[in-house]
Amino acid sequence: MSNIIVAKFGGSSLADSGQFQKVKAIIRADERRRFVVPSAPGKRNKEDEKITDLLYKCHDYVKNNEPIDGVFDIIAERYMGIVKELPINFDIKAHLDIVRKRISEGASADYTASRGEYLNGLILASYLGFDFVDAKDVIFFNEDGQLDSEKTQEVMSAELSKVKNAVIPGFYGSLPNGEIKTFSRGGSDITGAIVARGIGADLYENWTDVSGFLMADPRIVDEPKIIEKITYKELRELAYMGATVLHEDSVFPVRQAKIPINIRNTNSPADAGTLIVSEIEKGDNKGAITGVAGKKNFTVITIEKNLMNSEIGFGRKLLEIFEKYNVSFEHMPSGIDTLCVIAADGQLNGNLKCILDEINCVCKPDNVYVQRDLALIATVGRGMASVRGTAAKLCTALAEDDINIRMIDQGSSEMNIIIGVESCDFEKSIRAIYNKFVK
Ligand SMILES: Nc1ncnc2c1ncn2[C@@H]1O[C@H](COP(=O)(O)OP(=O)(O)O)[C@@H](O)[C@H]1O
Ligand SMILES: N[C@@H](CC(=O)OP(=O)(O)O)C(=O)O
Repeated sequence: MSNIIVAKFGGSSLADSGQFQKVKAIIRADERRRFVVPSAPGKRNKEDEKITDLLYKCHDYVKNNEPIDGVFDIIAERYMGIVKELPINFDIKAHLDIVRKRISEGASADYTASRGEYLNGLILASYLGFDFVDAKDVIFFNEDGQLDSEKTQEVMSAELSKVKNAVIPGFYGSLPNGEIKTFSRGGSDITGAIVARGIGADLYENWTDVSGFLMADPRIVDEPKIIEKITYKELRELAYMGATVLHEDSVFPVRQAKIPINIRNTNSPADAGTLIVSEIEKGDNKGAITGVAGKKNFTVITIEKNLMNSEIGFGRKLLEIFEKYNVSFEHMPSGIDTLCVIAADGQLNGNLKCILDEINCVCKPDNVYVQRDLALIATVGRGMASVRGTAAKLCTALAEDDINIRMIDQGSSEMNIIIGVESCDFEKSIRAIYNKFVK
């Protein structure tokens, strides 16, 4: 046992000086919390803007040859306000000036966005009296932008073992040429997991603004129940399908090392939160679901062709077209003479017309239809496996609320049933499933 806890604090936990004080009290309460990963300041209220969003805005302004001063002043005031209200003597203005200059001179989007975490990390390190370890020196990507896990593990482990306590800003690392590269949005969760693995922590705490992983999105279902324990596998399914409390990729580094993740609430630190582990002993949860999550904005491309089933290589030819346009597809339900490809609108990236033209030219189908505005919903639970009637219960829940199911897909693990519904039925469907299985 290393007796080390890595604590990641999300943007909501570090949105203002009052939140910084809560974070310090949490760190002080347990001396095993030696490594801290902060996000950039998040929203202080519903109408507020995240610093990361403001930084991306600055980058867009520079691209359009517009001055950034108006937006950057808001960013600078947020940081200066935090420093002013904390008992520290830290010259954040000097750092802000450097960042403002580099962004104005056309720094990359990744550099620009990463400064949210960088500046917050500097302030937090000063406030906690911890060393500051720049993520660019311990997290590495290779040339094609993938995380270089081996190098990261080697350097992170060596560097962190030299210090007693440290703050490592979340969300970014560096490319082989030294340039800054960020993870995708919400990626500070991944940094926390990488740091936990790097130092061989006993526990990765992920502090946010809810008292754990909830069985459904609290913005859709009123006061959903908290999941006390969940497996990495279930969590990944739910996180991937829109339960944004934890980035879906943050599971990999800790799962390998069997480091549990504990989701906790900075605003209610006495709550136990949710524990994410590799396996949970079989209990009496047969038929129960662990959670439900979903995402909107998918497109279905349906291809019809007589005798498609006997045309060897049809699927390959079709998928090569998606590969050519760099589209990662989500699902591919099929019938005898039909095949549907479901992809997120963001993946299609304005290439839909070219993809359709190529399908017509290469696959020579009888018909191709496009349906937009599909939402996908995942109902996940290790308790669902081998329990008869689960899919029927799910379909009944939706039928009772007059919701049409456009697609249904069950993974072979029987741990996850995905349904597709019209986007306008999205929230209603989540509530119907939650009410049927949980209430
Ligand atoms: N299943 C879920 N459980 C908990 N929170 C969820 C879930 N689905 C969506 N959320 C939302 O995720 C938010 C926390 O994630 P995020 O805003 O990224 O926090 P942070 O700023 O701490 O990283 C919650 O406030 C909640 O609105
Ligand atoms: N600040 C980044 C990274 C991040 O993880 O933030 P948060 O922990 O507040 O979700 C973002 O907004 O994407």
